[in-house]
Amino acid sequence: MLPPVASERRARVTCPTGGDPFRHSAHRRTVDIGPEPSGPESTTSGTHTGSPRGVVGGTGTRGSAHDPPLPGGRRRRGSRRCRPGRRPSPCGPHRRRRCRRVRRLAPPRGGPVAGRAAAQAERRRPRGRPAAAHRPRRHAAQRGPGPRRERGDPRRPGRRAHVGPSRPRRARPRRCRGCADHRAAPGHDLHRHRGRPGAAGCPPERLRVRSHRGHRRARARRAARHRPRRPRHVGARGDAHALSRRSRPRRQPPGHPRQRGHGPAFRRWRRRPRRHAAPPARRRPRQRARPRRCGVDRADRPWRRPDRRRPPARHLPQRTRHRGVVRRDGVGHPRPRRHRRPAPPDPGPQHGRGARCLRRQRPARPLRGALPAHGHSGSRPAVSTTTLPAVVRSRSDLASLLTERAAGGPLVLVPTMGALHEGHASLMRLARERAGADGTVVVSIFVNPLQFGAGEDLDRYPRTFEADLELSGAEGVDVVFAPVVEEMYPDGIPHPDTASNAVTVQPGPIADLLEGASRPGHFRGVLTVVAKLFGLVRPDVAIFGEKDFQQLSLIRRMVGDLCLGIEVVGAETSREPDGLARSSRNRYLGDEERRRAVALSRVLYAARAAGAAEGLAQALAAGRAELREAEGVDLDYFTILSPGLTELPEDAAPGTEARALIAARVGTTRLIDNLAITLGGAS
Ligand SMILES: Nc1ncnc2c1ncn2[C@@H]1O[C@H](COP(=O)(O)OP(=O)(O)OP(=O)(O)O)[C@@H](O)[C@H]1O
Ligand SMILES: CC(C)(CO)[C@@H](O)C(=O)[O-]
Ligand code: BAL
Repeated sequence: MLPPVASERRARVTCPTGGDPFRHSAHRRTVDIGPEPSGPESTTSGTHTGSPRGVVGGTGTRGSAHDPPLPGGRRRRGSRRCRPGRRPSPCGPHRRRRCRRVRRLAPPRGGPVAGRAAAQAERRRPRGRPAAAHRPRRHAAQRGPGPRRERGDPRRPGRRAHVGPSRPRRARPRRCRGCADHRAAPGHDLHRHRGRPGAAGCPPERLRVRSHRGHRRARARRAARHRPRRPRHVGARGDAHALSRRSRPRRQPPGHPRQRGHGPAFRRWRRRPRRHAAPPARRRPRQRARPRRCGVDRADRPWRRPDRRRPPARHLPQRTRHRGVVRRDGVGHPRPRRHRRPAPPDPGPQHGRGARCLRRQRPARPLRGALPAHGHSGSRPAVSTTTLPAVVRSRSDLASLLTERAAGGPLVLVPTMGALHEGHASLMRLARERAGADGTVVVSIFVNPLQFGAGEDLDRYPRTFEADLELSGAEGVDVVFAPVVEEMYPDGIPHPDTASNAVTVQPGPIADLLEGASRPGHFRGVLTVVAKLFGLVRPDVAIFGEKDFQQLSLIRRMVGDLCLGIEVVGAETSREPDGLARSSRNRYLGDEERRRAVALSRVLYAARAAGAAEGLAQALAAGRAELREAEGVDLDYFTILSPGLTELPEDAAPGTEARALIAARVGTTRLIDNLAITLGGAS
């Protein structure tokens, strides 16, 4: 009888034939060797060559290389298996496993199974088969499906309990023709394919989901089919369990729709249909929110997690990793093969070599809010094709895209805050012109929080990204760089009132005038973000509108004073037919406000006319007169300065260049405008 096991210990047992134990995995076995021997033969290396309790090496019925040869030079059965230097068996690991020469049965644990479980087990037990309590226990080290009762019975000392099977060796299971992978899939598949005829040990191609341990297991499964089914909650050793769907392995056997009572264990708690909660306003206390819809498990999709967290990025299809990035065909991040669309028809010559490689084509949707084309019924949008620019969301993607761009022509940047309109389109056209056929036009769309003061319209600033893309594409833009705030301010937005070590651009005193007087800190925000954009895009040319004249002046100053080596181009203000300067904020205006807003441009044009005829003083007077006529316009400033935004002498000479600037609130909308004046008068 085996002594009681106080603690278990695992050790590596060398092949008793003396072969190199690491040469062949079959020679390296981990077996339980029972309690730590206290005597001097105890080994800390875990290598047993003797025969301590429960471990016997090399003296089994199978013989070994050390056994004397049989008559006729024959060896005992099994001795060839561990011969050092022998080539690995072609049949794979299930054959090598037969080299296990050192075995020990687990000591019997406790008494017979008691109570209800025992009664159930007894009822389920097929006739003719000994009850579990009366069968010898299988040991973990005794892998393989063969019936173990012949292997040794501790209660029958006549049997050799500690050695390998004494039964005659069975005929080897028939090998699959074809490759070694054509074997029965383990675990979960067993339930699904129970009762289905299949080639012995060689299930159909679609069932090959994981490698497995070989034919012996397949044989065991076939045997298991004829056993009465065990309730799932009674976990019996040797019975197949559902594959875990939690962590590894993450590969899902294909085609396993969940059936009631057959789903993996972790989902059972969710069997009751979930009630969808009402909208938040009508939700009762403690009623849960409507569950977020998840995709279903499919072989080609990432697995849903039980807690509905987003699957890790490495399990997502590549296309969803960088959200929002429209990748170019070919270079950089090619679309995974199964998601590739057929190549669009060659758009023909566009705006040059660089443009063609950076842009994609797709049918255009009508612009948001755009009126239907003249004569169009409006029921069906006219189908047009617009070449969309590449959209880049991250600094790194921008860097790689621009590195790959066709060298040659200049790189021209148009910084914007989006909600693009015809004023921006005029800038893009100019940019395309400056870039030429070989150059690249980049439009940035970023609503920069740093240039908005407290209480300003940062949150309600119009955002119309889809329409912006269409417009950019129509104007021949190659790349739209539309970063998120974290991409531009990874350490947080460095507002003056927040503690931050970030370096920002401090504009000179001109930033305290006009717009700066009404919006303290505004130009620090503008110059900081423009400097960042310059650093990221590294343009040769940057185009800004004259509509934001003070901004244009300060950017010119920054580029000059900080030697940034970028050509800053000012584009003339684009206006509505009635003279109102186009602006993203015009969208805020109601009809009446829109009508009143024209007053700003009227003041400027009146000043220009008077200044050109009579000089500075008359220009100012004419403008003020016009303002008095205007209704519902809350003036912020109206002034005439030099183009450098310095004061002009009252008796400025005829021919002096000047700038009339105005800012006013119409309703809640703050609008700005300006106009160039060449002073005239008596000389
Ligand atoms: N009507 C216009 N004509 C020419 N350039 C313009 C016009 N409107 C804006 N721009 C220029 O486009 C660039 C981006 O401006 P932005 O995105 O702020 O648009 P916006 O119309 O000026 O918006 P906002 O209403 O905030 O002033 C700036 O250089 C700006 O001067
Ligand atoms: C230059 C700018 C893009 C910086 O955010 C913005 O001030 C604008 O659109 O004028
Ligand atoms: N185009 C001006 C940007 C602003 O008003 O913030």
